[in-house]
This record gives sequence, C-alpha cells and structure tokens, in this order.
Amino acid sequence: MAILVTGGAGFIGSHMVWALLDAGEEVVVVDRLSTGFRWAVAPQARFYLGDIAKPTVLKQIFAENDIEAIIHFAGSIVVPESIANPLSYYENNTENTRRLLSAAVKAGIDKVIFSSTAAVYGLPDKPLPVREDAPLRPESPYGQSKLMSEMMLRDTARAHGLCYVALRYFNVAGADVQGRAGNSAVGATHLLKVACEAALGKRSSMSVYGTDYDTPDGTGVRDYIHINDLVDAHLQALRYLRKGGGPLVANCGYGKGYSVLDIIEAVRRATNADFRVDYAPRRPGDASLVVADSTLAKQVLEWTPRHDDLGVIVNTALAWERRLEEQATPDIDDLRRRLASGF
Ligand SMILES: NC(=O)c1ccc[n+]([C@@H]2O[C@H](COP(=O)([O-])OP(=O)(O)OC[C@H]3O[C@@H](n4cnc5c(N)ncnc54)[C@H](O)[C@@H]3O)[C@@H](O)[C@H]2O)c1
Ligand SMILES: O=c1ccn([C@@H]2O[C@H](COP(=O)(O)OP(=O)(O)O[C@H]3O[C@H](CO)[C@@H](O)[C@H](O)[C@H]3O)[C@@H](O)[C@H]2O)c(=O)[nH]1
Repeated sequence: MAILVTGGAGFIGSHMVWALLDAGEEVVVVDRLSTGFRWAVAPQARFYLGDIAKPTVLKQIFAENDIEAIIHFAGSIVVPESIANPLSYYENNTENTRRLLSAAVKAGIDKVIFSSTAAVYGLPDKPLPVREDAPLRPESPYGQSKLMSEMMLRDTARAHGLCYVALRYFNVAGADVQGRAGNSAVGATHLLKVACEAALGKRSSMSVYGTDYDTPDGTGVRDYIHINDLVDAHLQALRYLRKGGGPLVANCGYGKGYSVLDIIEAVRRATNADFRVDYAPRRPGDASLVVADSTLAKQVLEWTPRHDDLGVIVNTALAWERRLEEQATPDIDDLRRRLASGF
C-alpha cells in the first residue's frame, strides 16, 4: 500500500517524500505546482500534477493506487497574504481539506496526518512554552483556516472512524542534512530563507518587522525546528496510527525561542556577510513570541528530535541556497505555475 502526500513538491512535502522512501514506503504525490516544483519530488515517487480541489483528480489517484494513509501538506502558507486575501486561504486550506476528507472517507481511507500550525494559538497569554490545551485564538485567516481544518478532522473522525494526527508545526527551517531537498520558494517570506538570500546577495536587503515587541530585544521570537526533525515526527505519527493510535493533536518545536535579530546574527556569523537590514513596522497578524511545548509528541509519538541546533539549521539552509541555482529548471516550472494559477 502507498502513502499519499499532498503538496509533496513543496518545501516540507519534498522532504517528507524522501523520508518515506528512506523508510521503504511506497509514495504517491499530488501537487498543482502553485508554489512547489516537479524536480523537487524524488524520482521514486509516483507524481500526479493536479489540484486537490478537483474531485476527479482525487478519484483517479484513489482508483489507480492502494492508498493506506494521507499526509496532507497542500495549502497556502503566508500569514500576511491570508490577511489580504482571506477567502483564498479559506478556500485552499479549509474547503480543499474538506474535499480531500470527503474523498478519503468515500475511498475508505482511515489514516490522515495533517499540517497544522502554531498560528492557531495567536498570541499566547501565559509565559511559554505553549501547550496544546492553550486557548486557540488565531490572529490571522491563515491560522483560522487551519484551526477549522482541525475541527473538520475531529468531527470526521467521530462520524466515520477516521484516525488522524494533526501536527502543529512551529517555524520549520533548514534543509535536508543529506542535501537532497530544501526550501526553494520563489519570493520567500520565511525569515531564515530571506536572511540567507540577503547574505548570498540574492536580494539587496531585508527588513526586520517590528522592533517594539515585548521580547528581550524587541523583535519577534519563534521556535525554529529543523525540517528533518519535523518530517520524522510524521513518520512517528504514521507508526502511531498503524498501531491503532486515536486522534491526536501535537505541537512540533524545540521549546526554544530565537528573535529575528538572533537569526540575522546567526546567518551573518555563518557567512561573514554584512548584508543590509532595514527596520520596518510590525507585520499584520504576527504574534510577538511563540514557543512550543512538545512533550506530547515526545511521549505519545515517541518523537526524538536530532537536529536541535541553530547552527545546523542555518548551515543546511545556506548549503541549499547555494545549490538552488544548479537545481532549478525555471522554464518548465514557471509554465506549470502559470497553468496552475488558472486551476
Ligand atoms: N513552513 C512552515 O514553517 C510551516 C509551519 C506550519 C505549518 N506549515 C504547513 O505545512 C504545509 C506545507 O508547507 P510548506 O512550507 O511546505 O509550503 P509550500 O508552499 O512549499 O508547499 C505547499 C505545496 O502544496 C502545493 N499546493 C498548494 N495548494 C494545492 C492544491 N490545492 N492542490 C495541490 N497542491 C497544492 C504547492 O504547489 C506546494 O508544492 C502547509 O499546509 C503549511 O500550512 C508550514
Ligand atoms: O523578512 C522577514 C521575515 C520575517 N520576519 C519576522 O520573523 C518572524 C518569523 O516570520 P516568518 O518566517 O514569516 O514565519 P511566521 O510568520 O512565524 O509563520 C511561519 O510559521 C508558522 C508557524 O509558526 C507557519 O504556520 C507559517 O506557515 C509560517 O509562514 C516574525 O516575527 C516576522 O515578523 C522579519 O522580521 N523579516
């Protein structure tokens, strides 16, 4: 039987595909290539170019493959974009998850692993780390759209016997330690990637959004988790579901916070590059400080992080950034992206 990875051509999905293949799994990918890349998908995986919004796409995949479980990454991911265009986020993250779940139930698939996010917490009340039972008050349509998907999973599990794990990722960063995958986003907005691009001269400067937060240096604090540890949590979640584990929502982070300035400093140290940094107002929808308590993932999923080291996160991200020029085949991917935007 195979594992279906939606969004498997994207940053996290492409690492997941490699990890599943490494573990000896059969892998099927569906991706519309709106932000992902065909070349990012490991060649051993079976690839479908398509939108999960289309019932015919899912029907074909379920008819042609014996799918045991779905790992659902496909979605839209940029917090400020979700504020400017909330309906497209509710459509791609909430409505399309509903469509996927509906197709999965019809096809008798009973295991789902879902990409949720720290953004469901909004700005936590108490000093951190934040636990899964903290109040859920997303500050952006992005966080709200993911929380609504969690609710759909919960209700679908109750009604149809589906088992699921929703992992609330904190800030996923770095690149595959074996150098096979990385974050290839065009027009990236994620802090570490932006800082790496600035350090390598791929952009002329970068901005720090907000210097007046109630944090030690006034800039936003996040919990940066290495991509290989994050995908490993999914492998553990798959094992857990195979053993008959019930519905679970679990944080994925290290419980350590780094400020925007810490990240910029780490990139400067690793590259010796003195790139230009501007100080800009706060970005709408941003929380000041969010750090994970991942006890649940460690205890219930038996997840053991192995790359909890900012130096490793920064160095793998930089190594991937340097390799990107060699990897990309922009013509075909640009064409596909234009086609995909009309889906
Ligand atoms: N990157 C992070 O720090 C982070 C943190 C928390 C949660 N997440 C979640 O993880 C998931 C993956 O994020 P990522 O960073 O890899 O983003 P990404 O943009 O690199 O990957 C998303 C992939 O999904 C595809 N896609 C989008 N909509 C689709 C659709 N309707 N049908 C088919 N394919 C579609 C895109 O082409 C892309 O390949 C997302 O659901 C995101 O919300 C990411
Ligand atoms: O050029 C930049 C980019 C970001 N930031 C700041 O850096 C921090 C991190 O921002 P970013 O890397 O964009 O991540 P988040 O907005 O925290 O969101 C990410 O992390 C969430 C989980 O915490 C995921 O759900 C989202 O998909 C993902 O984009 C925030 O304080 C930003 O204001 C800057 O100052 N300058």
